Amino acid sequence: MSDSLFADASRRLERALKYVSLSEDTIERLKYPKSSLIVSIPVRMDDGSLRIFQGYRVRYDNTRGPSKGGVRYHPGVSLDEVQSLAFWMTFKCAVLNLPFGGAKGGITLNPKELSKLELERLSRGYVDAIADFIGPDVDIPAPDVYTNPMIMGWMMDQYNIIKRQLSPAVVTGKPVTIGGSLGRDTATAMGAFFVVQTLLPKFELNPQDTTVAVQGFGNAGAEIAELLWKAGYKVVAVSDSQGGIYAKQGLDIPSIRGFKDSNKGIKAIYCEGSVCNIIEHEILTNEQLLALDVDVLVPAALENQITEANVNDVKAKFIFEVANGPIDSAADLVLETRGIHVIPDILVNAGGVTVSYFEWVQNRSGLYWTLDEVNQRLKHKMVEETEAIWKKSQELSVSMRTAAYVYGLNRLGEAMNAKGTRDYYING
Ligand SMILES: NC(=O)C1=CN([C@@H]2O[C@H](COP(=O)(O)OP(=O)(O)OC[C@H]3O[C@@H](n4cnc5c(N)ncnc54)[C@H](O)[C@@H]3O)[C@@H](O)[C@H]2O)C=CC1
Ligand SMILES: O=C(O)CCC(=O)C(=O)O
Repeated sequence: MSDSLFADASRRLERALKYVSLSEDTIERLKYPKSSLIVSIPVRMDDGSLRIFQGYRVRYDNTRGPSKGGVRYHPGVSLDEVQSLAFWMTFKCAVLNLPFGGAKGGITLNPKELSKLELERLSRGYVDAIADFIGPDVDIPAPDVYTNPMIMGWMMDQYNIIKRQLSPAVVTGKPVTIGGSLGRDTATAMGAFFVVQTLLPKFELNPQDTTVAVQGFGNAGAEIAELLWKAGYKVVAVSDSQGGIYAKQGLDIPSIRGFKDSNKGIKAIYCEGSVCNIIEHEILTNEQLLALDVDVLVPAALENQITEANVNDVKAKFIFEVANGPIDSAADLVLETRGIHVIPDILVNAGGVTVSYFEWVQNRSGLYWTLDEVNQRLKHKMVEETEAIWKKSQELSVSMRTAAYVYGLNRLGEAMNAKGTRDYYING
């Protein structure tokens, strides 16, 4: 892929446009982010030196409500990436019918190189820099790659210090003890699990006969691997940034998770109580994992993992995109021609933002829900929207991705129309 991630992401929109009747104005407005902020964040390091980090917050669209989206800490973060992620958030929130627009943030760094105190100073510095850009009715950050509830707690606290008021709803994905929602930590994977459970039976695939490979073993990847394992699917391969493991007979996901939590790496182990043994397995690269002959492939790491360069190696029958943007637009067309079913990110991973919405509602009402209530509501939303997009894809004879964009576009178009022409902007 030679052009920008955003140019590539926009192609998905172009493919869906011929199935909707939107005004030229609406289409034009959806091609550009509403606003983008680039900030420099000075951080006093533990050794006394000063380092400046580059951060971003892009608000793509807020027609349907305050903009919403996570914050990523990763060496690959750039304006192009954050803008693409904010674009996907816009469609994701519309697809799930959440009263939010789309945004995303990020800081370019390797968080593994910072101490906990340095990370806290960085996170508070980021909020200092973007405080006028966010707010419970304006734009609401949340976790994404290499950020977590602890970091969200610092961000909320810093915002409250700046504004001199308690505003828990300014950030979601916080620790439960300071207003986080039960179930937000597992929500992305749980949402994806409901999508899998809704769609696979339509192809007469049952868990016992279905093999799965999962790329990425973080918040989303490890949890979906475990949910699928618990439901009886045979999870034969998992990986993280260091590479992966494969065992034909299936992996014991809780044992592997337990090992990763204490040793920061993945090992093919099976534990019974405190006794753990290494099982027969192969070591895989991430490239090899993507090419495994499995029924279901779950990319749950980063963008552009399946491109023109490796798309012909993919042998899976179904790909559930838990990561944002793991397949580029050229590879998408090849997969479609080859009859491989791709279930898109803007539906599959929407469980995270859906429970973020529940957290925001709970913060604003002051009434907190049980885990069971959260998961029941999540299930209802995920199943309802999955069925609707499935129906749309059948009606139009298009891929699930195009159907999801059509669905989101119609909701965005309706909301833009309902707000009027806004010609006063054009006329000055
Ligand atoms: N956390 C959330 O609520 C949501 C996350 N997502 C998406 O899910 C994906 C994963 O996010 P999280 O699990 O939250 O992040 P995380 O930071 O918890 O985990 C990321 C995982 O990916 C692995 N990884 C990093 N680079 C890799 C590579 N090149 N190859 C294979 N594995 C690699 C890491 O080792 C780690 O296991 C991202 O695309 C994110 O945008 C989507 C919706 C919500
Ligand atoms: O929970 C949220 O608000 C956003 C999660 C997110 O960043 C995503 O869905 O990609």
